[in-house]
Amino acid sequence: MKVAVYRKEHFNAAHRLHNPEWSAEENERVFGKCNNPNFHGHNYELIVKLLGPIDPGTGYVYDMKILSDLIKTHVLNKFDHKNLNLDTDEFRNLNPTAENIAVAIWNILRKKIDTKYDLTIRLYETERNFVEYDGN
Ligand SMILES: Nc1nc2c(c(=O)[nH]1)N=C([C@H](O)[C@H](O)COP(=O)(O)OP(=O)(O)OP(=O)(O)O)CN2
Repeated sequence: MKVAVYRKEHFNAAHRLHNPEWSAEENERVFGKCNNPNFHGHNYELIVKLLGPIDPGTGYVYDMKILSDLIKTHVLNKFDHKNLNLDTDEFRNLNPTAENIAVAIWNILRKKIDTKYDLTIRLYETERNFVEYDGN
């Protein structure tokens, strides 16, 4: 039997969607206002899902306090109130789309959480735009 636990967090960050191999016109055509050279911000909502067995001792799948601390230490401290393009190693040479941010967060947390738990990252870039990544 497996049960899913979820932790919801949020962070604010600035970014610019841009492909340096394309012309300015092509970038503007593809990314529109998200290509603004002066960057723009989003209030990201992050949902981390862990799927695993209930520990018979604690009754927990995973201690949410520990999960919260892991996210704060390894994800929020890295991305919150940052310019993703300029301030982070992850996106210095990678377009900080919602998809790429979700994969980056999954890669960070996967190293910190036992593989007996399936990990899924859902990331809301706006209220209506969101992505999900589970390592597949
Ligand atoms: N596949 C992706 N498509 C888009 C991404 C992305 O990361 N992956 N990102 C963007 C923009 O950065 C941004 O999310 C779009 O903002 P906006 O158009 O303002 O979206 P809203 O949901 O706030 O507004 P609507 O008017 O409801 O669209 C674009 N595409």
